[in-house]
Amino acid sequence: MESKDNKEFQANGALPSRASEQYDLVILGDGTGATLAAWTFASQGQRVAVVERKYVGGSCPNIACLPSKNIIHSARVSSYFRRGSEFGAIADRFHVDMLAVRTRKRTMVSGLNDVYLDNFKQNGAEFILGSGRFVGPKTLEVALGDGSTRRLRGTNVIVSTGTRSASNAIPGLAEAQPLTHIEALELDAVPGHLIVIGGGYVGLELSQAMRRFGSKVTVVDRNDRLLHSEDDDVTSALASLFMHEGIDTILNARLKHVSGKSGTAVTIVLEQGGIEKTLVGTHLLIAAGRRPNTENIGLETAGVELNDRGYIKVNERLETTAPGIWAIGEVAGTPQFTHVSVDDFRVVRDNLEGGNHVTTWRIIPRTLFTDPELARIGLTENEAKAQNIAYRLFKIPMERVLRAHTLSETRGFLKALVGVDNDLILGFTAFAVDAGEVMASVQTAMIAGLPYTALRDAIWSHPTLAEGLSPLFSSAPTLPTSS
Ligand SMILES: Cc1cc2nc3c(=O)[nH]c(=O)nc-3n(C[C@H](O)[C@H](O)[C@H](O)COP(=O)(O)OP(=O)(O)OC[C@H]3O[C@@H](n4cnc5c(N)ncnc54)[C@H](O)[C@@H]3O)c2cc1C
Ligand SMILES: NC(=O)c1ccc[n+]([C@@H]2O[C@H](COP(=O)([O-])OP(=O)(O)OC[C@H]3O[C@@H](n4cnc5c(N)ncnc54)[C@H](O)[C@@H]3O)[C@@H](O)[C@H]2O)c1
Repeated sequence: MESKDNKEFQANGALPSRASEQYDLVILGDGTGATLAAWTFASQGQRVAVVERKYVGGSCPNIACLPSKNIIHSARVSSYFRRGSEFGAIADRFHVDMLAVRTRKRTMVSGLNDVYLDNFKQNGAEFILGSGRFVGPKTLEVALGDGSTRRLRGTNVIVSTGTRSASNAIPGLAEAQPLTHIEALELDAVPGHLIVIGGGYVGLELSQAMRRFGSKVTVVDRNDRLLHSEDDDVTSALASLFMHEGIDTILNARLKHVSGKSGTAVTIVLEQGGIEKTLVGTHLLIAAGRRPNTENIGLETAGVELNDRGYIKVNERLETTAPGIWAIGEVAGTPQFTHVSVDDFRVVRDNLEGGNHVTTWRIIPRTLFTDPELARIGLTENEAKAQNIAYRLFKIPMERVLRAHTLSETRGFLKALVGVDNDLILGFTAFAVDAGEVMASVQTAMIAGLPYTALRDAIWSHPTLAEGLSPLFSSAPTLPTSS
């Protein structure tokens, strides 16, 4: 259904100045939670428009989670090929074809795009491909590809413009045209030597994948450990994994300058422990964190304030400082995971429907898709100690899990923090093959408020990885002291 204003626009080619098309809900940026909001409210008969400059469905299905996990899976297959003789499957002339790797990924992405566009059509939400910015309270101007503009006003507006790869102010870095995850997921050849700046989620997942395709890889991080905020046993396990895979890591590094161009030859000069080092590679990937997409979109014109980190200031109901304007996902400072953007949608949906849903006290699981994976939910030991929370620690090596033996992947461990005054599970971490799937069982128990003994005494299907929860919770707990 089109408004009178919209018809006017189509007939004249341009809107009369200040005329706005009126919607119940206008969304700027098609992030995951925002997409769900569009489909949900449109399917209820509301007039909804989504303004998105490039990616139907936002980053996750196009340039982030799903394409990266697709490529990571191809890398896992490569790793199995390399280990073929161990499994009795000999591939004499094995080689990696990055064009085929990329084609598989692109096919998945374009298939998902079709599904998303079809959902827009089915639900009646309007998907507008263009760049949006606020020109007044609850009013956006959209620059369309053909050079024309539209002006949209929403009774409610949701901002979900996400974040982008942060670029550090290191001399020569911009000129070196480093890859971000976007270009790294589009490579058509295996890099000779990939230097990765940043040992966080993006850096670790892509480093291992590229190494498994056959690239030499060096990860450089400014901290003293990879994924530095995790517990010591986790960071040690990651360090061993990377060493075993043949990935070099340079920690405590201070980047001084970069020269050359990623894709041909690139040189990095860094300082480590007072000693200057030079690193030469063929490609450079920057994976040094994220920056919010809050600049140049007229937020100030709409009365939407930012916090001191440049993210949109929201309350626990995800309301911004401007009445009727909400924010969802990473741009709102939400933990940077798709499933949390999804939960932001639930919060805003319920509040728009008159409820009072807040973001506080969410238990957020996370999975790092290295192989083995790192999955965790609830408290880490570091967090429990910092908060002076006493706990019983249950921990077993993956050698205790029979399924791991059948897979020839016994690296890692399972560990759980359980209260001392009750049997509730406070936190769970698995560094294990397919750890994310095992975590889901523990998460369910935590949501249900089940005692750990329920997992200990469950009859698990044999041999599954979840079966490992029985030996985990049957092991003798230790009582680490809080610091
Ligand atoms: C490489 C990588 C891998 C990841 N893997 C995982 C994973 O496995 N699991 C997980 O849970 N999370 C993962 N994440 C994080 C996850 O991608 C995000 O948390 C998730 O996509 C949620 O983002 P969002 O909803 O905040 O917004 P996004 O999905 O980033 O959407 C924001 C959208 O706004 C658009 N936009 C911005 N400005 C404008 C404008 N002015 N006009 C119009 N449109 C605009 C952008 O084009 C973009 O499409 C990964 C991230 C990266 C970088
Ligand atoms: N599997 C997943 O769920 C998944 C995968 C990828 C990304 N993500 C999300 O996206 C977020 C962003 O990922 P990311 O890896 O870009 O950021 P990150 O914050 O996870 O890691 C960035 C790393 O770069 C390092 N760094 C920053 N500047 C540096 C410098 N100048 N020199 C050396 N090292 C430097 C930091 O110390 C840090 O270790 C993650 O935190 C996560 O929430 C999730």
